[in-house]
Amino acid sequence: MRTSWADSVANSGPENAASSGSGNARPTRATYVPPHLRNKPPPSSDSSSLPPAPTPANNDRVGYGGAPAAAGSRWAAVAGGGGGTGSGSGSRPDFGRQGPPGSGSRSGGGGGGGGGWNNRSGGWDREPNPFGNDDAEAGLVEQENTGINFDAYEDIPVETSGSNVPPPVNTFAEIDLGEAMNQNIRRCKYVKPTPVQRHAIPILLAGRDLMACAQTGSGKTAAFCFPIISGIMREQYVSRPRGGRNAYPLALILSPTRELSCQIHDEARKFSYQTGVKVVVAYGGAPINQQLRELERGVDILVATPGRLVDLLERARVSLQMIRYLALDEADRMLDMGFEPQIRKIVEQMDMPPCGMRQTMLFSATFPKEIQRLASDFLSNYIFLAVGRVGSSTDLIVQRVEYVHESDKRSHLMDLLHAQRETEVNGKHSLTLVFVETKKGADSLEHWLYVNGFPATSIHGDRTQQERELALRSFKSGKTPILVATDVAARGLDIPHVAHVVNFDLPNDIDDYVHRIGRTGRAGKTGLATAFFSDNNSSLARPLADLMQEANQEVPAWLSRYASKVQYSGGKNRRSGGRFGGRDFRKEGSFNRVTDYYSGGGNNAAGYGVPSGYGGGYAPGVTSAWD
Ligand SMILES: Nc1ncnc2c1ncn2[C@@H]1O[C@H](COP(=O)(O)OP(=O)(O)OP(=O)(O)O)[C@@H](O)[C@H]1O
Repeated sequence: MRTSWADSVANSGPENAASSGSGNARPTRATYVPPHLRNKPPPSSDSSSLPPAPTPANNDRVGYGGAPAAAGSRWAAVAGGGGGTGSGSGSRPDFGRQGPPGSGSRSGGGGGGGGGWNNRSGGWDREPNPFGNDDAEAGLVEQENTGINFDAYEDIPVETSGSNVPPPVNTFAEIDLGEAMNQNIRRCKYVKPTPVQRHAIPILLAGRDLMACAQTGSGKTAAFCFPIISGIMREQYVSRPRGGRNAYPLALILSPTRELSCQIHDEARKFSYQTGVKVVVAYGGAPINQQLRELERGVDILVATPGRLVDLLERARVSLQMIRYLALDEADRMLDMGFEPQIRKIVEQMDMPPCGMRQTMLFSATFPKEIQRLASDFLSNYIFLAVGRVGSSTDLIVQRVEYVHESDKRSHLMDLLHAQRETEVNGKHSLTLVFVETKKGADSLEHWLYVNGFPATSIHGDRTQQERELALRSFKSGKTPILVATDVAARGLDIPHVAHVVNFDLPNDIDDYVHRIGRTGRAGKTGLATAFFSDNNSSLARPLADLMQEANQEVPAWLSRYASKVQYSGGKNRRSGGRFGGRDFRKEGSFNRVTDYYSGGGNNAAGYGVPSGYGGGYAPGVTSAWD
């Protein structure tokens, strides 16, 4: 069972979804559309109202020039073209590569088949159904409603800065993404856009560059995927260079881990199902030949980890010269010391169009100021968007911190796991993710849990990719409901039913803590995060206490005392936001925020109820851990 934000929306049946501009009726099945005509408006439509392809400076086109109705009908025809084939996924051959274990929905990535690499779509009629189920195709699957409180997100404060910020939308209907995508949104059971989607999608559809900072689990993936897919669909048939073995993607999505790249690929394939937009993933640790074959079959959106992409670029098997959209997920991680050289190489030293000539979007839940500064090299006249993780939404993750001596951590963990077992209903295991600092530590804790009768597995960078995927699959399925992990699993992974995140070893960086605990409490669900604090973590005391306080969590008195004793020594725990994961570094000194409360739909200068702004109220001369 997978739940989503949509679950919480009262009466979230198809009739509500119909408000997204499509009506209840399924699109009529249209005839086969040859590749060269795909994504072109049907001859009958008025091409003069076709929106232009996104251009960086074109920001007056929110909701596609305010002509959603016309555009909607235009794209319905395109959607219909694909609609004729979707329900047959079960019997359709899978033309894709043999996916690695557990990549069920990925293994059909080559479904487009044929048509060469300059062909955008390559045969919708053979595209495997990424929803993996024919009922989903018909929109008939009843999703379990777990009573998620979607409305808890209504009053999340939002800060935007930059010039001419396009206004947010409240519904998917206001942003015409085309009928094929609307149908996929319904298949995903997304009824309303999440806060970050409400703001980011119109900004991106207007062709603007964006640096977006929004809480973990709040739907950032769709926020950048929807505009990219829609943009590619809306462009006239783009002719790409012919000959050679190079693939010429139009969009590049980079992410820091293999698992996250696979996840984004899976999501993007759902969002682009039957749109004719082809998504391919390339990541290290998996045979490159399969990925090369995939690329040869054609690619519009390439999702990749930086290392493997550099390899492909150096082999001259991928050219970035046609890139129109560049997205960095977990952008702060992508631009920190570990990845920055590779990212600079990819973005600045190969053949990618320079900033201003492409649309660049950076997303993360955290955005330290120094990383923002670096990131601004890649952006042109960008908008900064911060979606707060305050009030009710942060309450979704209950944070606990316990003082535990290093030598007592294991028995403490065992107590927690025993207690958790007792609360489980009908023998159903909820999932527990245990973060440790080192790979060795992960191996040894997994082994110890195993010999003590706890079904555990582990994931870390020394494991082969096959082992990593196996571990993740075993965890997701509940076969081993305890996953011991290093930070390789800290970012981006969207695993349903993670009820508890245990920071067995706390990270050194408070931002890493934010991402780790964000593996629970996602998409409107509640979660629990327990941290074992020891003397080794003294530098984290203050940022942790501040973070918990901001999130309305109970801060233990001992932690406050600890925090007040420890002189903050700078280092990594500087963050650019207090209540937000980030604040626009361009606004230093002049805090001129615009706050939007969704319920009102407009701007509201009431502020956040934060007495001292983002700095956390430190005494003069004391370096703030947050800014
Ligand atoms: N509009 C929506 N309605 C319902 N569910 C949604 C919506 N948008 C996204 N979701 C679901 O919310 C979950 C979290 O989304 P996603 O993984 O994109 O979060 P994220 O913001 O990228 O998190 P992280 O910062 O951890 O990477 C996913 O399961 C996704 O399917």
